[in-house]
Amino acid sequence: MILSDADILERLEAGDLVVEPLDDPELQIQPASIDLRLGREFLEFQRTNIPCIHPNSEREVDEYVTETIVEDGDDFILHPGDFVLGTTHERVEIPADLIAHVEGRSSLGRLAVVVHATAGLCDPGYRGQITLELSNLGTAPVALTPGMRISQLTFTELKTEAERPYGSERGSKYQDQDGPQASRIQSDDEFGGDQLERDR
Ligand SMILES: Nc1ccn([C@H]2C[C@H](O)[C@@H](COP(=O)(O)OP(=O)(O)OP(=O)(O)O)O2)c(=O)n1
Repeated sequence: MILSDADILERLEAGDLVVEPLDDPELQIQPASIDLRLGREFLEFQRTNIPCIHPNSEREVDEYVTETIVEDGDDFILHPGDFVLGTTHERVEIPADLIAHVEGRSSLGRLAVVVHATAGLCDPGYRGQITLELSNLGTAPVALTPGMRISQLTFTELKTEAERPYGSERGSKYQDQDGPQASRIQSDDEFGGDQLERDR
């Protein structure tokens, strides 16, 4: 079951679903979703000195990225073909009986700007800001203004609560992320992540 505006409000008021700050509920709560705003931090890949991003490497992916913080009144220009990580302004807390879907907004889609390449799910139990995988699939640069509504979240009720929700108990690596976070794929078990963490 997908939550309607009334269901979303009810869950926000009950306090187990959190989206904060929700600066303008009237504007942001849509018929069956919540619009999320763009934060001011962006991570861009440095193309010049990357031999290859290898999940098995001891070099963290975030060594290959540079951060840009957009000042008040400025924009981030997303050029055709660019891929950068952005963040939602809001942080969310998803209860154990809901899953949230990160979706684009039609108005941005019509400008060829997409908000995720492949990762569109926020797990039950997830807490933190949401990292956006921003790309411009069009042919003209597009200005992105921090604070603009960039994305929308929909919520689906699970048949039963997740038994092992996202979080530290299962070693979830993006729990409580603050700002855009580069991939932490090196800490996946299949790439010897725990060993790498111990060796550091
Ligand atoms: N566009 C997105 C999608 C998801 N997330 C957050 C919420 C998810 O609950 C969390 C983990 O997402 P996945 O389970 O898809 O990612 P991994 O499987 O790589 O992470 P983990 O091993 O921690 O489960 O990342 C995010 O910040 N931005």
